[in-house]
Amino acid sequence: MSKILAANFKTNHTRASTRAYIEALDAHLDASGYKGETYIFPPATALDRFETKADIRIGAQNAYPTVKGSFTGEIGLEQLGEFGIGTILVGHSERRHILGESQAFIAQKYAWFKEQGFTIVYCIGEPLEVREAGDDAVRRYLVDQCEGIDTAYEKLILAYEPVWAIGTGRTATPELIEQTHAVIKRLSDRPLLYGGSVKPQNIADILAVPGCDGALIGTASWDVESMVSMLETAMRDEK
Ligand SMILES: O=C[C@H](O)COP(=O)(O)O
Repeated sequence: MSKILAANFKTNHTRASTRAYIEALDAHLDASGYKGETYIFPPATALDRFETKADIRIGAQNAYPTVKGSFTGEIGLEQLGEFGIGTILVGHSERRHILGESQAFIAQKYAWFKEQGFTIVYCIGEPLEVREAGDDAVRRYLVDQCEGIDTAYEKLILAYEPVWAIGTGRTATPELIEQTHAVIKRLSDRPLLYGGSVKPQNIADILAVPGCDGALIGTASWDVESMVSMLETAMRDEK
């Protein structure tokens, strides 16, 4: 099965640079005949309709569970609908730990976007102190992060992102990814991505981990050449 690669731009790229990125990526993927699913999550200000030849899907990094209303600073279904956006990231660790989203709110958001038929990339992952507390603590933490989440939803893609590996350059070892993915696979049979300092130098090893269906990439995805290189690795290793 083709791997799923997803690029999370976080608070990077403008409307103009996002368009240039997607055009360059599309040209590469189209020329190489790449058939895998590729997701791009630009910042909200760069959401748009992009006509692409390759299978590039645009998603929102975040939105409020509403059609529209009084939620200052947020966007809702009306704003996403303008650009035909039907994919959203929910539960990213930066929204949990920096923006303070609770599991109850995340579950509410998940249920609402599920109701709208969105593809949901749902992120879970433990902070360092939980990892250091041992395997049982990690398992309990991940189970708690699935509380209130329909893990059988057919348009769910899970992403395991250990917080200590995000943006730190410290990647989980293939053994640890395999072991943790096995725990998560017992909670859901949906595709499961790994995220946390994935880059061109390590993506082959990560995609080769049993139970790893792809990668959610932050930092190393922001440069289109780097993203193309990771997609080429995914494609080469499928053959
Ligand atoms: O959504 C992506 C993850 O937070 C990983 O970010 P990173 O590749 O910069 O570690």
